[in-house]
Amino acid sequence: MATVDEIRQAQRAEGTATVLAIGTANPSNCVYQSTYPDFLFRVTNSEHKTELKEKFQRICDKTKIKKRYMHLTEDILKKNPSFCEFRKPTLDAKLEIVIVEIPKLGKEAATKAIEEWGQPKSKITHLIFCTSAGVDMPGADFQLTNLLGLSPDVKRYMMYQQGCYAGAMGLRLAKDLAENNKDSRVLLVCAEMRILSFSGLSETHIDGLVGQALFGDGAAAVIIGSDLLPKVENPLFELVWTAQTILPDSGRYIKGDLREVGMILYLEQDLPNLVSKHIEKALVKAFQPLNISDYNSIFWVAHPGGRAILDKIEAKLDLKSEKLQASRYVLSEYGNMTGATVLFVMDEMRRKSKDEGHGTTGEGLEWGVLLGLGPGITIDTILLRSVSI
Ligand SMILES: CC(=O)CC(=O)SCCNC(=O)CCNC(=O)[C@H](O)C(C)(C)COP(=O)(O)OP(=O)(O)OC[C@H]1O[C@@H](n2cnc3c(N)ncnc32)[C@H](O)[C@@H]1OP(=O)(O)O
Repeated sequence: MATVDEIRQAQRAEGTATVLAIGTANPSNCVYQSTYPDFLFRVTNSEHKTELKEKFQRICDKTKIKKRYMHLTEDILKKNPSFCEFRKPTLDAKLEIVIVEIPKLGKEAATKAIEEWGQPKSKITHLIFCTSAGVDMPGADFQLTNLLGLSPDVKRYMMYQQGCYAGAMGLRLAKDLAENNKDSRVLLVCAEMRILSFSGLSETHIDGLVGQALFGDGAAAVIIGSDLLPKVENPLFELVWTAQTILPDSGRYIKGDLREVGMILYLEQDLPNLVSKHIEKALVKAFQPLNISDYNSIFWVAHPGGRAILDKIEAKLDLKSEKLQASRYVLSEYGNMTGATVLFVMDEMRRKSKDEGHGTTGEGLEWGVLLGLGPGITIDTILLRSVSI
């Protein structure tokens, strides 16, 4: 008769959780930052607020975002004029949109990831769905299972309202699942749309204006597993070690209140300084066991919360300008897509490494860090190991 320990051991995987495929998707409506102040102030009937518009223009210019993708088109705004007023009760109408659109955008990204993985979707054993756009029962995980035609027996985890650390948190959970469940294959999907926080403009809520300049829509999907099928499954990055921490006295720095008006976002101006002040502590925990203290010797997959956050991290750690290039590229091409963003950066890292002829998926380096950052302030750290290309 088998012992409890033997039964437990038989359920565990042997190897390290590994990223096997990544897919991304965005709505087709592309919005250029250079014309966004004109657009936003026109559709919200705010043209007369000239000082506010000038301030918004200054903020937009300083984001270093070139373009973003948004489900909300002028047509949709015309059908929902109250979205363009400041703090009107719009939650019901906004939820009606995201509850349908979020699983659909997630499906697009997941389909690409499954295609890259090249295995039948019946082999997906676990689904983690993260979004800060909406709440519903059954949730977006249930809708996506049906849309994708996954097995009804897939084990689902629905993570709502994690904000921007959702991508990193999802990878952390996927690692725990993949390493603790033999032969499991985990599909992680982060799909985000900034509809809940869209609002008319007011001088009384400038951090809301910062949000209007930063956020975009996008979805990313990642497949994670341990004990790869040799010559069938292709590794991209190993998820070696994970951690999460709450920065001291940080509760008010990134905050979202879900109310009848939608999601009211609060972003403290001093946020980039607080993050940079504590960043090294998170890195030391990850890299001390490897005797690595030169953070220019690793590759970086950092959530680009905003240009100033990247600048402050770069300055604090004395990083060479190319180190955060994948993060800056994603910020510039897509804006801040909340939890999905860091997964876009991981996708960009492996793509860029291949295109530039590096020997590994991490710009030719072996070790790297994936950094998530979100409400709390919460920081998620993942120690990544690249693979040979
Ligand atoms: C949602 C999640 O879970 C996780 C997230 O990622 S949350 C998003 C996190 N990101 C941020 O909070 C943005 C970080 N900030 C930045 O990247 C930059 O500050 C920025 C691009 C917004 C502006 O660039 P900057 O170099 O700081 O320019 P700066 O001239 O100081 O600011 C421009 C204007 O915005 C104002 N401003 C900047 N940040 C502000 C804030 N958080 N709240 C209110 N006003 C702000 C400044 O006062 C300034 O106003 P004036 O021009 O009238 O003086």
